[in-house]
Amino acid sequence: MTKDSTSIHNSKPKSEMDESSTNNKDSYLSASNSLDPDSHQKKLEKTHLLKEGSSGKNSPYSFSPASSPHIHLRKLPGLTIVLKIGTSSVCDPATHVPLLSTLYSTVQMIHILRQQGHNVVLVSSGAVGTGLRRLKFHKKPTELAKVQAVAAVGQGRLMALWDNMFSFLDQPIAQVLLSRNDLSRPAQHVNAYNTFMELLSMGVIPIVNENDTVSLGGIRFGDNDTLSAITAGMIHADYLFLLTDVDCLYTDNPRNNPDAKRVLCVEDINALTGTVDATSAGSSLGTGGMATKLVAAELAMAAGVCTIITHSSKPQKVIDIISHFSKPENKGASADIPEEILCTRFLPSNNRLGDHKWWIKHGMRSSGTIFVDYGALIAISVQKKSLFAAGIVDVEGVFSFNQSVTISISTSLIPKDILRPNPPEYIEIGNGLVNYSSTEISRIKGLKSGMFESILGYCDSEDVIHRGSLVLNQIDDNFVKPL
Ligand SMILES: Nc1ncnc2c1ncn2[C@@H]1O[C@H](COP(=O)(O)OP(=O)(O)O)[C@@H](O)[C@H]1O
Ligand SMILES: N[C@@H](CCC(=O)OP(=O)(O)O)C(=O)O
Repeated sequence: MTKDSTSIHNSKPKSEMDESSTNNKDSYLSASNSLDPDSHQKKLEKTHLLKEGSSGKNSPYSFSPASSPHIHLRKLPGLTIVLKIGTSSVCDPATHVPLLSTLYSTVQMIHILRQQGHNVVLVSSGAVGTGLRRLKFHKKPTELAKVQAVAAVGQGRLMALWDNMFSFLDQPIAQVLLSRNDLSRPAQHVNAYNTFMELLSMGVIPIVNENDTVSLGGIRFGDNDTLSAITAGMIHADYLFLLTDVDCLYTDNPRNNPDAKRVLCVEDINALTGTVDATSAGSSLGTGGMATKLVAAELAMAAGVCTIITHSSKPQKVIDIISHFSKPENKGASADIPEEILCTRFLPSNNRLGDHKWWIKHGMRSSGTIFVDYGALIAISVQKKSLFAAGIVDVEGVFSFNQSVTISISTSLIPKDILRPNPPEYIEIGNGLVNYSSTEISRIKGLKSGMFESILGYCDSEDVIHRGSLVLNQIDDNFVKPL
């Protein structure tokens, strides 16, 4: 290990990770995303379909509604590697000229990975930068529609550039434009998964970017770091590489702080709080900076993906990093890193969230909030129970059953002796897939399930969120003493 490095570990597992088992029967991929908040009939039909279809024990993708495309979990030979290359590595931030030597070296490196039998997905930013150059704009516009228009101009040229370079090596590529909104819908997610698997098994390199034209302020990925992590989780990648214009995560922005130290290994993202400052912005064109790379790493770690931050200018390092860290003796947190392959490695979680819970937490958008009382907080987080209507005090937002919601508690409902001084007004406890719509929950909140029949005319589930569809956060120790 080099002297100026820090290794950050925290062996304490997150509370949400305790619940790692996946309920294979109710895979997120089986869920349909009804937009009708009260379609009870659809719910009954779906319940029937789910019962009929639940079969395979090992596959989380074992069934889906008859109307949805069918999915089979596929294991491809070789490692599956997602490489994300940021704007600052695709074009010069000032002139927007493509950084050809970096791009050609990336193509060469991907070709070698393919020859080694691995499957590679490339997530490439740079549509905006490429469009700016084409339109002879000196600066990125501030208005969203203008940025989207510039990206539309640049995306075609960006793909043409990649295609040209890969064609020298006879390597076919495919353009895949994604948006979070698409991927949070199970049927579209199934299609995306199947398309990726087909492309990879044909030996094609999918080149992914955000579908900028349709992305909306509130629901867009916001940056390709997150998109690459969601893609890596979805296709069960072994590695996610975030290739950028710094060699590592540092304790502070190395451009502003020459004393910043490298962080070489991270086992728990929460352990970075107070040690790493990632808040300062990245390049003028890049959108995320280091902060979104940390969000992406957390998401990928929870899905069991080893995430690496490294410099894009020497892409051949990727090959050496993979061969070094794929050796069993180098997988652990204490493994030395040779100077030539310095990078930051985020270890995959030992208690990775199953697909179903990972998707509820990271793939789906939260459609509303359920506010609970203290008894419910203890029941779900300490006693590991499902969430029942009796502990629900309020509902916010409009959502149907089977959608993901946030679970929150007002700190006014938490006993004073447990609260730390100056807590926030609300604390987010976790997320879950609801068995009832927002309208139904507002009618049954505070009640025992025995009363559902008389109020709603039916009682499909005794719980509002089943334990298997509940993903809990680690409650911040700064707000509440350990429960
Ligand atoms: N703690 C940190 N460690 C490393 N880089 C940081 C940190 N905080 C901020 N940064 C900045 O993040 C930049 C990388 O983000 P960004 O420009 O968005 O890259 P990309 O375009 O590759 O996504 C670095 O160039 C650096 O200036
Ligand atoms: N879709 C945008 C992506 C922007 C983006 O996420 O940029 P970055 O933070 O540099 O990865 C583009 O291609 O310009």
